[in-house]
Amino acid sequence: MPAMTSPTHPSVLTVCVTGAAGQISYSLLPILANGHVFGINQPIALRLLEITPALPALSGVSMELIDGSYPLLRSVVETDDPAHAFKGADVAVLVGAFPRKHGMERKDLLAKNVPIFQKQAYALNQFASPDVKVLVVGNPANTNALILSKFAPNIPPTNVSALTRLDHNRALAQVATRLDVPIHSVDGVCIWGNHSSTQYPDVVRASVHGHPVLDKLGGLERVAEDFIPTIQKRGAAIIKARGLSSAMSAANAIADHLRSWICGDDRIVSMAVHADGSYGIKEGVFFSYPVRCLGDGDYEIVRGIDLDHFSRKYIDATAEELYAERDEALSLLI
Ligand SMILES: NC(=O)c1ccc[n+]([C@@H]2O[C@H](COP(=O)([O-])OP(=O)(O)OC[C@H]3O[C@@H](n4cnc5c(N)ncnc54)[C@H](O)[C@@H]3O)[C@@H](O)[C@H]2O)c1
Ligand SMILES: O=C(O)C[C@H](O)C(=O)O
Repeated sequence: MPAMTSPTHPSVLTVCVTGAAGQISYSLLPILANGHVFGINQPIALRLLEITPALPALSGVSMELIDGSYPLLRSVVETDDPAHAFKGADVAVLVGAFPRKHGMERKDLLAKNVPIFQKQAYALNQFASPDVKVLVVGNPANTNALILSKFAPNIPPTNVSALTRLDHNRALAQVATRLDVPIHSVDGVCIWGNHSSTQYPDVVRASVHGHPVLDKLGGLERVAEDFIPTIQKRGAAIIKARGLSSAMSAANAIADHLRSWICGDDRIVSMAVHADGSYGIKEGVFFSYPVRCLGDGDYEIVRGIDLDHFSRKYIDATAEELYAERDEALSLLI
């Protein structure tokens, strides 16, 4: 990855976004172009991938990017060819996939979306920068990341992650709202497991200005009845209300995830990453953990959390769902 900290002449960072004419990308691309993710000294080159029928719409998005007159935006490539899109990519944001509709679970998208990630894996493996960082957003994001990683053996699994920062942000916002405190005062929240309705938004160690707040949230029983299902079902609630899945908040979460991952973060955040056996999760699935982002794309899973019985039950349930999704996804590809 090019050095991103030099204040003088950092090299251009090549960022590929798939599904670039879709609704998430429409909110995401300006945030990438204006320097709010990779820094206000970091020039970027955007490579935008779409399916062929969406190329006319993509050319409109590209015109708008040019008209935005972003000083850091050095070039925009539009293409329907993954090999061209991923050429030299330092960062790849894989948004392009079908969204779920009202009444569906995200795993109902496996049959449609998994083949997209298998195909893109081959192209990334061959054409991206050897140190490319890949963020999978398209659902079911954890299992798509697993497929991507499996079929892109040149990319270290630790360079692939899936988005659960949206759930993390939702959890922060719900704690802040319930306790009527500013978001930035809330800490110690994290998301375990799958970006699905089995995810475990953990507030056992939540704090406000360093003071534990589990009791103020009503204790474990109340959290189980109200807080946890609110976060687990938030995506579905937005689809029901909007008729479309979340886009503005998803784009914001992608920006947060990339900024933390690539540039580093003092706070503990949530990312779905390649499980290495931590907390008893079987190696290979992409599992959301509390992570520390160390800068330049390095992260570590937070170790040593003493999980109580309440948390363990949720974590085991979401892990079981991921093992089943993995098996289903792999069977679809045989
Ligand atoms: N992980 C998360 O937190 C999270 C949050 C929100 C949405 N999502 C998921 O992100 C995905 C995109 O959502 P959206 O609202 O932007 O959908 P959208 O339908 O508005 O846009 C998706 C775009 O992807 C394109 N696309 C489809 N197949 C492609 C391919 N093979 N290569 C390149 N582009 C392709 C489509 O043409 C479309 O323009 C969905 O799967 C959605 O469920 C994930
Ligand atoms: O819920 C969805 O299908 C979209 C997205 O994953 C979300 O959490 O909003």
